[in-house]
Amino acid sequence: MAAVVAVKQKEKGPQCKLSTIINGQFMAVQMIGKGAYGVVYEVVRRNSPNTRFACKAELAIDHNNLKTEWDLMTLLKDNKSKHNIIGVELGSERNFNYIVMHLVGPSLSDLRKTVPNKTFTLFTTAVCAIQCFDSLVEIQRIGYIHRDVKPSNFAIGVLGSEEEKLVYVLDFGLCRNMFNKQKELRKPRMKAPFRGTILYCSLNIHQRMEPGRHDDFWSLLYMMIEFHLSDLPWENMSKEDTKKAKETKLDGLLARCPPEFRMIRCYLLTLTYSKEPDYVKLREVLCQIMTSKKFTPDMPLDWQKGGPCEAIFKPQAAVVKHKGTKKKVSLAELLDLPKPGGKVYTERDFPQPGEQEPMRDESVSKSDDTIIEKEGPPPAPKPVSKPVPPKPGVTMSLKPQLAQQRCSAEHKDLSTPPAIARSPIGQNTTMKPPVTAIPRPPIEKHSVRKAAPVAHSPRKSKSNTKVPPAH
Ligand SMILES: Nc1ncnc2c1ncn2[C@@H]1O[C@H](COP(=O)(O)OP(=O)(O)OP(=O)(O)O)[C@@H](O)[C@H]1O
Repeated sequence: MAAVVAVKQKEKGPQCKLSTIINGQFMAVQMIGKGAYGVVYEVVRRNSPNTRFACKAELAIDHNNLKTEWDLMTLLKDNKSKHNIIGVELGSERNFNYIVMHLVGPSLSDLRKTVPNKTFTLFTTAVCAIQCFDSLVEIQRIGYIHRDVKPSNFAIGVLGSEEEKLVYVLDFGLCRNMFNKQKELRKPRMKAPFRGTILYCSLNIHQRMEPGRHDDFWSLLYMMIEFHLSDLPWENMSKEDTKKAKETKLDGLLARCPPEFRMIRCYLLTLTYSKEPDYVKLREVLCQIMTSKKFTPDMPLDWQKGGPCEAIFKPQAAVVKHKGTKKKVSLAELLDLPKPGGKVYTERDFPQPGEQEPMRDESVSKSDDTIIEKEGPPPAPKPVSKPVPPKPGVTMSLKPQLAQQRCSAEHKDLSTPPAIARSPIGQNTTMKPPVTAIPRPPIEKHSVRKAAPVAHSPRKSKSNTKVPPAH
């Protein structure tokens, strides 16, 4: 096995020495990013080095979370999803599990932070919102909720390619199946462990209510506000302060947004865990942002040629050959806007906050633990090849020690009742299960899954603290 490339991570923190051949076939050429639990590399196939893919790798000591991701990617593909990244290979190598998948472009988070004032035009905001919504509906239609909806979990296709208009959804690490084997909606737990990213999670999640389909859309609404107005005011606040700010500042924020944003908020307030969202209605309101302003799908997005930020973004398609859609991507088809003359919603069509209290779901499950255990991490990892310590010079930069911490934290989570994960993190970190004993970076900007957060920090300081999947 040849050690090939050595790319060093520029920033301080977790060492990310990279020089690896994956399954004898793929060669890592550079690190794209680092999440709370894994690393994503750009890789090439050795026998056709001109075509690039992405490879997401996680330590195999933990349960094989990537298998869950893979299964969802496959399911979505079988269901003809338009916004799903195509998986190429799931495997295990040395001490890590990996997925090789089609390479996409920058995330919506990276894009927004790059444009002036860190805001998208309303046209780009609306186009992204509709596509993000559609991608979440695709996931919900196959029975799952995403639970970690945030701009860094959506990406466009490679810049300069046909897919630069297409939004992909990433990272199914926190997805949860909403239905049992009898295809019935699972009973909500009385108190659900915190899972998600503080900056974008709904108030229901702050209150430890069972995450439902509507919670994915609350996060989408926060994303839209951020796209339109720039950073959310609760960025970098503590979890408690974030909750308060979401309660007190939302009215003020929405007052500066188009009326459709407020209609979505009012509609979401009427939903509960067990109530299926009216997807058609929600989509119509989103599309109305476009139609009311006479936006048309032939307009350029902020990063496209002819768009307001054209000069900032370098097309990559010519230099990075990647596997992707061969055919033309039509924004008109993707958006499928309602024909003129259809229903026009006004704010009066929706009960105002306070006018209608959401119904509480009554039939909660009496036991938190039952569901957590059932849903807990899949059985012990079954790496294709037995994990062995990485050889010098052939290293994926995931630290076994960290993974052990994460592993023990997961077990702890399963054996103890859900507790509040007290972390010194800001809001951008995805929250995982309770992790009291595990050292964390002061401001973790990743999603949190079930396991303890690993001690590495993101490639760039992200404001999206994830909490590990509490399932
Ligand atoms: N197929 C892909 N092609 C190109 N870039 C990708 C691909 N998949 C993921 N990425 C990028 O890799 C980075 C890390 O992704 P990952 O989902 O592991 O972590 P994250 O979402 O950033 O953090 P967290 O784990 O906390 O949610 C992100 O910037 C994402 O845009």
